[in-house]
Amino acid sequence: MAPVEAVQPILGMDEPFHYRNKVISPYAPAKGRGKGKGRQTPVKVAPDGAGRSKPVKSAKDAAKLGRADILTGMYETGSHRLIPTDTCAIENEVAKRVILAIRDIMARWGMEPYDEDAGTGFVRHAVVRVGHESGEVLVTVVTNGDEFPASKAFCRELARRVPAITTIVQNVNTRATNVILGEKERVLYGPGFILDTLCGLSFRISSQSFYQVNATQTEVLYDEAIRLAGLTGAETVIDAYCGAGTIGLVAAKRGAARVIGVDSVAAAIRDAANNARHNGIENAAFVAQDATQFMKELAASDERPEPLVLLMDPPRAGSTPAFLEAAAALAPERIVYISCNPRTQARDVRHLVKAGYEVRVVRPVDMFPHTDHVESIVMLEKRCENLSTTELRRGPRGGSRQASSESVRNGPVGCFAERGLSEGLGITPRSDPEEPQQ
Ligand SMILES: C[S@@+](CC[C@H](N)C(=O)[O-])C[C@H]1O[C@@H](n2cnc3c(N)ncnc32)[C@H](O)[C@@H]1O
Repeated sequence: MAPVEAVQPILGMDEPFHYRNKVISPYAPAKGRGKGKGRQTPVKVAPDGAGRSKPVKSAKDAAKLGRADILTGMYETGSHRLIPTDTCAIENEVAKRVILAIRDIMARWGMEPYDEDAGTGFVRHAVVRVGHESGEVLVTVVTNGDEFPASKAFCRELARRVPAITTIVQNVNTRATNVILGEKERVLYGPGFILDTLCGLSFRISSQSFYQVNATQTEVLYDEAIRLAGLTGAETVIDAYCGAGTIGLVAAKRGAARVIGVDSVAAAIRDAANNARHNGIENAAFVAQDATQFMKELAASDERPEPLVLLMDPPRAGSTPAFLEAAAALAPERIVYISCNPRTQARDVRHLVKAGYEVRVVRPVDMFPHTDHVESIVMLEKRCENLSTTELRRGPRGGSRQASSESVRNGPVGCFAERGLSEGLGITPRSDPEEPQQ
């Protein structure tokens, strides 16, 4: 599928330790707790009972919950066996201090850890994010219940122990699930987000928005991806699966005429729009929508930004056939596909090759040293000797594009225009000399 000379050497990390700026740690009762001398049966905490949830017990009861009664660390691969770890070679050390400080406060104040078998206890997880350059720390405490008694005192004590903490968020998750975060959140302390600097731009990171876990290597990744995008100042860049808009905004600063980012998480898109604003970037816009839907609507509209580059960075599961078909129909000059899962990336790239693209570069980046994970960038270009641009735009089946029902209803208005983005982004409706004008 890819010529062997396309595969470039991996870009490694100079100091591959303590790079993980996001640390997630569960809290669980130690096995055997509740049996034997000095051990108390965990106090049942109602998951969401208004007024019934009592995570902070009396001073007398608190003395009964020791540090050793609360486990925190990481799960053994493929299991729910919690391995207590007080140090880790790849996790950020300040984040680890926060995780352990929470365990200490829980023990002192009698805050019960969540028991996933019984569905009891209050504190389920802590998710800690540390700004690589700023050093600001965002802590999300995931609780099995809405009411957080003495939350102000808890925040004061945690921030006293780790002064780099600038914001603390409570996330409520009362479901019996492996999914860490629930939907409901409230800011307990600070502004609810931290700021960090990446590639010379400042980014706002909130509890739910995606941010790469290794900032040093993210700069290496973005530099390489944008170099491969070959931006000349004329291109419109679609940043699909854009998260908080990071790579798209760097591209907007480094040679893209305009950028449009799309992500399905509304909070990430809010962050992306704020990030554009406070970096003074005016040639970028962001849309909260399913990326496949967005691409389908754009491909079905009469607007094709030209020249076009597609940056895509989907989650581990990869993209969808419908997204890839729409991408091929739009016929970007180049596709730069970033992925943390080479298996799904290879599957999707095969799809694009069948649709008329050629793999030019495969560049692995060591984003996760000391693990068996790798990030990789694949750059593809249109294979023009076999298919004309028009054929490529129509996709591999050569049929004319189907207009979306929305476009049909609204007349020949592309989805940039439907969102009021055409003007802001300077996109004009396509006039394709090889297709009859309406
Ligand atoms: C690997 S992250 C990439 C984020 C960003 N490019 C970056 O470098 O920080 C994948 C992103 O895809 C988003 N996502 C997942 N499924 C999606 C979908 N169906 N449509 C749009 N975005 C999606 C997630 O919210 C997440 O922000």
